Amino acid sequence: MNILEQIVQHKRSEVAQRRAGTSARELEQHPSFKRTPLSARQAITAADSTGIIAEFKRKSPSKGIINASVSVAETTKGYVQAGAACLSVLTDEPYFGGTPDDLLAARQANPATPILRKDFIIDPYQLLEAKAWGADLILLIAACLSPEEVSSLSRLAHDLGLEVLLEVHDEDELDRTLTDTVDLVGVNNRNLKTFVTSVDTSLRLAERIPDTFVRVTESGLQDAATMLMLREAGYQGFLIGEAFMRTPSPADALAGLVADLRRQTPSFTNNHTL
Ligand SMILES: O=C(O)c1ccccc1NCC(=O)[C@H](O)[C@H](O)COP(=O)(O)O
Repeated sequence: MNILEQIVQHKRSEVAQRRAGTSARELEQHPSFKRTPLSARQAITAADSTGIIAEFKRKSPSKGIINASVSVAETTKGYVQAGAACLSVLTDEPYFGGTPDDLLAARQANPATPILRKDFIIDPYQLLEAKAWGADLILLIAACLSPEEVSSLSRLAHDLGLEVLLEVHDEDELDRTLTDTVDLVGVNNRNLKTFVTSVDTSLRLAERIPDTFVRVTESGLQDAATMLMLREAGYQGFLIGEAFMRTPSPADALAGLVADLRRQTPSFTNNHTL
């Protein structure tokens, strides 16, 4: 079993347990359920956007503990002040050290910034959770879903007002699952068998993703030159976690990267006020 299969196996029992503890009806009564979600698509493609989706990630299967000491509210607020277009908050506990409370805290601290619920979505119940916890955007990972599941989950997400980021690792996953009910397509540069990241994956797949979708490149990103090369290839969104979180001040690390981007291409964020 690869790591994704292990995570998904665990997720099935976790979802069953959660559903037994909190009914769908109770989730629908949560105050956040009435909130109108923000558009990540708009935030990432705005003329003055850095396109950076800054991730709050305490640990990972590939790296173990990355940062167990920083606060989610302070870090995500700092990310936004430093120029993040969007936030990504892990809610998976066993493998990534995230919690629903992290998402709720990030929401409260950042009322005007779109937030991705970063988790392994396999069940419609998790979309109700995402909405109740204040997410604007959900992730669907092609490697663990059938094309029918991608379609039905993305339609339900839209019914709830949530946008959908479909994540693929290769041509086969993209061709098999891409549907016009997703909003953004993320290419994950991390090979889940070896954990090695290579931006060649994003470069290879860029042209295969129609222009109607916002292209997002994910994992292993850490320098301005690589991001500019990926932007030239058609990527507007950049999902970055570890490069920020492994430092004592993740927001300062993001600010440094934005400064490098501006130095190398003044037009990258030319209207962005830091
Ligand atoms: O990060 C991992 O080790 C990992 C392992 C198995 C499945 C998913 C994994 N990561 C999820 C992600 O997509 C990343 O957190 C995200 O793209 C940010 O990547 P990075 O900038 O390399 O932290």
